[in-house]
Amino acid sequence: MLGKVHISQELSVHTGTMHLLGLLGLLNVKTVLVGGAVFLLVMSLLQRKKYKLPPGPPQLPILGNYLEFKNDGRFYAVFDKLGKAFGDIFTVNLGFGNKMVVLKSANIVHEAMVEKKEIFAGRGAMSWKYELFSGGYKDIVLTDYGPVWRLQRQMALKAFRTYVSSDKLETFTKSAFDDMAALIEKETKPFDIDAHIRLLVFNVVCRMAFGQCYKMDQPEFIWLKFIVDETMHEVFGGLIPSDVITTLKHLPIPSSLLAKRLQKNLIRFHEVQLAEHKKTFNSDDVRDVMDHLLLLKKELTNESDDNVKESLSDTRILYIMLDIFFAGTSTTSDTLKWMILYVAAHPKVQEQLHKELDDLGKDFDNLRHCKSKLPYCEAVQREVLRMRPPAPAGLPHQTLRDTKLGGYDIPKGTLVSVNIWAIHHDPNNWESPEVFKPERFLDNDGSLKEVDNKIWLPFSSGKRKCIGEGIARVNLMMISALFFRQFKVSFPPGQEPDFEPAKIELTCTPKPQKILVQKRK
Ligand code: HEM
Repeated sequence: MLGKVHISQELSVHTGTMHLLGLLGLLNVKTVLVGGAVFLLVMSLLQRKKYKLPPGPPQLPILGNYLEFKNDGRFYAVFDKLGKAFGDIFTVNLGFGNKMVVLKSANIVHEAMVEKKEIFAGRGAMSWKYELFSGGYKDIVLTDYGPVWRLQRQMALKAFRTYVSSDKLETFTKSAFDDMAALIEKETKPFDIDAHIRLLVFNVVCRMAFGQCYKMDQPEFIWLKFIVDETMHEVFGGLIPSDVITTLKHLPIPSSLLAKRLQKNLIRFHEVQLAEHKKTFNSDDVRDVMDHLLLLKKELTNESDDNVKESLSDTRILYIMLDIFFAGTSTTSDTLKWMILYVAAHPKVQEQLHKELDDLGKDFDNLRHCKSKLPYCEAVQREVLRMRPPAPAGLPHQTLRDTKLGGYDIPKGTLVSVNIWAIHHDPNNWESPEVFKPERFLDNDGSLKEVDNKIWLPFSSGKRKCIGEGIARVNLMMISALFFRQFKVSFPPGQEPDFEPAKIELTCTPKPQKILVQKRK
């Protein structure tokens, strides 16, 4: 009995202590949260006093505008919604004090990215998942402005240019296209063309990057497609908790664990490619971009400058490959899928495309050099990139010093996002911007107008402009010419096209939908 009392007394003392500790724990969390909120508020008021910052929509305490981003992962769409009441420039709060200045007019973007390009060229620390997938900012896309980024960018551009100017790109694109066309010909009913287009683009881009080429049912291709899909939807589909509170990355939260697992898989895959390339490297037979980078690295072995050495370290080469893999495949395949959907919904555009391609005759043998003979194809490509830019909110830049923009102060270290979508859909820039009209890029005699890069900027502008533009444009031109010469596309009777992009954070991807593809006579 006594023993029982003793135990129950001990238990109650123990439970009391637990409660006290629990309460203290709660108090601590509360104190930290309230303290944090007060700190952020005071800092924000002090900053507002010191600077004349761009205005912005109302925000919740601590959460800022986070819930808007949680409801719709698409940055460009949330920017559009939140920025309606403000002018060309406004501030949003992604949550927990993570602020971003959004630019949404052609003039203000030109002022920032072109006239003040040196100031707006930074990238800075973005949210946790970007840090994770760039190996702690070791790639080109996310590395901050500086000598290593500049050298890394120059090396990659050199490798891209050498590859594009060889005959390899056209030969491989045609062979990859033939494989895909053979699969399409087997489809007798309406189907979703996503897997076919992605196989084709993977084969063109992965062959260029590290010499790999796949079959549709090959386990490695199915695995890669799965990993990319998971990464795009589950990690880059919208803000995850560790993006907002970075310390959460250390906790076993499912979204953070998944992101780490996917990143590990992708790095392992690229490490295997790099090891194979090093084993079989021959400087007299440079096979792909990875070989080009290894050759440049070899030429620089005696270089004493540490920045030069770092720009082509094995880790940096790996992450350049990951850049090509991510930045190069989904952007190109999304553009092709939108093109097929828009052309299927506009029979007159399709007729005109077919006519131009039929008239090309023997020049098809030298497709890479045919751009000037295919003005209508080029106009269709430009209009698709205008209507559905693959990176509609670009990638956030960071200011490298205090500056002014549109009459407001922009302190050093501010994250700045360009809403490319808003500029491409602004009635001040485009007549009937919601209408798909390739002719807007043509003169009355059918020749191409000079493009106005202030209002057409799918590849962004300034110092961080896309380095894959040249490759992407040649690939898009060759693939679309091969596709529409051979096929006619339409929607099944009674099915409406869906042009609303899927809810993914930084890309503009069509939702799955079936189309009918028929071989032309
Ligand atoms: C239709 C295709 C593509 C579009 C629309 C596109 C668009 C973009 C955009 C908007 C940016 C952000 C620029 C900025 O920060 O202001 C970017 C950056 C970048 N893109 Fe692309 N891209 C495409 C294809 C490619 C391809 C094929 C590659 C590589 C083979 C590539 C590699 C890169 C890289 C490395 C960057 C980072 C540049 C830097 O930060 O210095 N892109 N792209």
